[in-house]
Amino acid sequence: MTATLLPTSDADPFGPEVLEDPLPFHADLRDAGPVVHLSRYDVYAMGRYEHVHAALRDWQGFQSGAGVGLSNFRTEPPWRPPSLLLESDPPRHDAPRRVLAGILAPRELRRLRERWSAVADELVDALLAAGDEFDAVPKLAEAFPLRVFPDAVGIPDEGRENLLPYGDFLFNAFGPHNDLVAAAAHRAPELGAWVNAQCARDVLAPDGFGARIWAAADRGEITAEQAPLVVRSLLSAGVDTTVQALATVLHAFATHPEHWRRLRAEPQLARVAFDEAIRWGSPVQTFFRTATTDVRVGDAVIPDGKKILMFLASANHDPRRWTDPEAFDLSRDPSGHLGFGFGIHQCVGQHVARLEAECLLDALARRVATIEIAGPTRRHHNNTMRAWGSLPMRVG
Ligand code: HEM
Ligand SMILES: O=C(O)c1ccc(-c2ccccn2)cc1
Repeated sequence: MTATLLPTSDADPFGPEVLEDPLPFHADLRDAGPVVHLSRYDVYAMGRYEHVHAALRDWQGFQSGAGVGLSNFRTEPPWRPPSLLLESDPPRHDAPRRVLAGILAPRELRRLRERWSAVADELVDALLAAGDEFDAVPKLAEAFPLRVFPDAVGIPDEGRENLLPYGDFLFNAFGPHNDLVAAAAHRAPELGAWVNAQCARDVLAPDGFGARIWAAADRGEITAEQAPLVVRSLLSAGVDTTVQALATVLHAFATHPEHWRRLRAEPQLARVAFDEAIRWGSPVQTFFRTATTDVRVGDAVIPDGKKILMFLASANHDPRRWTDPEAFDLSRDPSGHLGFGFGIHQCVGQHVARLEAECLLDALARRVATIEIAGPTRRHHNNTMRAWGSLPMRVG
């Protein structure tokens, strides 16, 4: 059988044009076929739901252990010790995952709901007391996670301003070494050192997620050497992601007033609204896998060792899977979206993110009848995240 020529493109998915507005690139990618070779980086891109979903399920064929960024750990030293969850394959992945899944399970989070709701109420009350116009990115999307999550992990107060820059650098570092990475590379060693220092047993508060990870090590579920790296996973993955997911859902409601009215009438819709916003906006746009053999996708073959770039955001807008994918629609059932990934690495912190969203949306919906965009919005470019830099908002 003649090998069909793989569609190829010299587009730059990490360049400013695509980072500013990825939707046209995603449409072209889906239309070109199941797999497109991106010649600029010699990687293989997938944009259709069927193939991204299948690759995420096939952790043997598409491994995480060589890194989930462009850099291939088989040939290049990682910039930080690899994550025992994100950048590990079974069996190494299994115990750390089991420990974190137990600590972050919905039933374990119930004890946090009352406190997080109270913090959300207090934050929104103080914000509204100061006026009816504000930038929702610093004042809500960043402020709320930074008020509740570091305390939930149990890290000291000192230095928490390092969390967002660390996450921004980490998510940029999954992409190519472009201007976004170069601009912050000088801070990486200091940010990495600070984050590592927060994972030591003796700095962590006795009742937080961090202490529970160390307690799992005491029980022999993971080793004492692994414990700090598992704590690091929370600090790496648990802040920027929720900040940008909250910004995304606030932007969604501010641009769909009919949905805000519906949420106020039916507060239980907050949960599905958050997942629909994650499908619609996909704060985490992409990440990679590495082929462990010559792997066949459609009638293409991806050679062993090559990187596969998975466009979650494109799969979440694939018309082969979703009706009217570009609509933010509260009546849609968003389950099955790939915004939290899929398979053995699917986001272990998704329930934490959902609880944060419920608390914040509930506090806001009970207090304001309308929210709308009150000025020019600005994107914050990142190689992995679709992020808002500024969302001027007016409430009524
Ligand atoms: C809305 C916010 C969030 C989004 C959109 C998100 C997205 C994702 C995605 C797409 C993955 C899969 C990565 C892969 O397959 O390679 C993932 C994995 C992960 N997430 Fe989240 N995440 C969010 C919040 C969180 C939070 C709050 C935490 C911690 C409390 C967290 C911790 C993790 C960890 C540890 C992994 C690795 C899981 C594994 O490899 O087994 N995430 N996340
Ligand atoms: O275990 C860690 O350190 C870690 C876990 C997850 C992520 C991540 C990567 C891509 C998309 C969403 N989350 C980053 C870091």
